[in-house]
Amino acid sequence: MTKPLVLVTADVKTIEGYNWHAATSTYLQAVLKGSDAIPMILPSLGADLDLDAALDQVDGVLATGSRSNVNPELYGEVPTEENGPYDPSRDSTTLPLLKRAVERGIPVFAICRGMQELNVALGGTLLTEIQSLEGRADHRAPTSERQDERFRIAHPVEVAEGSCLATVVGSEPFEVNSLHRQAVGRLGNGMITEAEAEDGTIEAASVKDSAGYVLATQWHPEYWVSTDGPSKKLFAAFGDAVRAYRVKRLGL
Ligand SMILES: N[C@@H](CCC(=O)NCCCC(=O)O)C(=O)O
Repeated sequence: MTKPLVLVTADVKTIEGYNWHAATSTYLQAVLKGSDAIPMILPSLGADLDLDAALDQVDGVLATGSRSNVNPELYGEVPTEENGPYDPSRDSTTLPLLKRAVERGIPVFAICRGMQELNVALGGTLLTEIQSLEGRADHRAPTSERQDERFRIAHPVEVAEGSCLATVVGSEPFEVNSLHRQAVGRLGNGMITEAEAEDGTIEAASVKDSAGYVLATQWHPEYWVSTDGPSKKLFAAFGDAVRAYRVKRLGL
């Protein structure tokens, strides 16, 4: 069977005076090597994109992390300078993309910003600057020039009993990395908690009774996919889901 195709979301960045639609190599390598699928960056062209036409031709969607934040206006709050930076082109592409993929039963794996986008796309809200909230830990990346240090393992997560996540990685607590200032506030329609940090931060979610595979993590399994057990299992499970979807999509 030919390899499944997975859309990977893109940030819009201005480099040397041009707008680039970009995804970091860690996500692309994780799809390629961790899921044994072919990653294809979907440019964040917003309403100009026929999302259904794109989704007709692929077997899964990976929504990546990003330092930018989902615009608070999209969940009824007010954007502020300090809560930026924002990426409106990405918001206008990824939110409808994720909602449509879930509706169509196309496998979705949403990571960090991707999890936040999925939650907002399904009508949920986000907490912002959680490190300043009473009772919340600091979930931001360690300050370092070295990526391995920024993505180092940071804290344990508790896996929800009987969750999709538990079927993938088991139900014992395990350690994850942490590079975020925001978190899920009110869960979107059908969203259910799959794992939590000790301070109550929702660390993984899925969509109840979804037509297809949907798993979202606040941490970054792509970064240590070649060495970390739970990360390997998460991308392997996504690979199984996109292969099964391809068989169905192509009537193989
Ligand atoms: N901006 C949001 C989402 C966090 C996220 O996706 N982090 C990945 C950033 C990778 C890096 O810092 O290099 C938030 O802060 O919650």
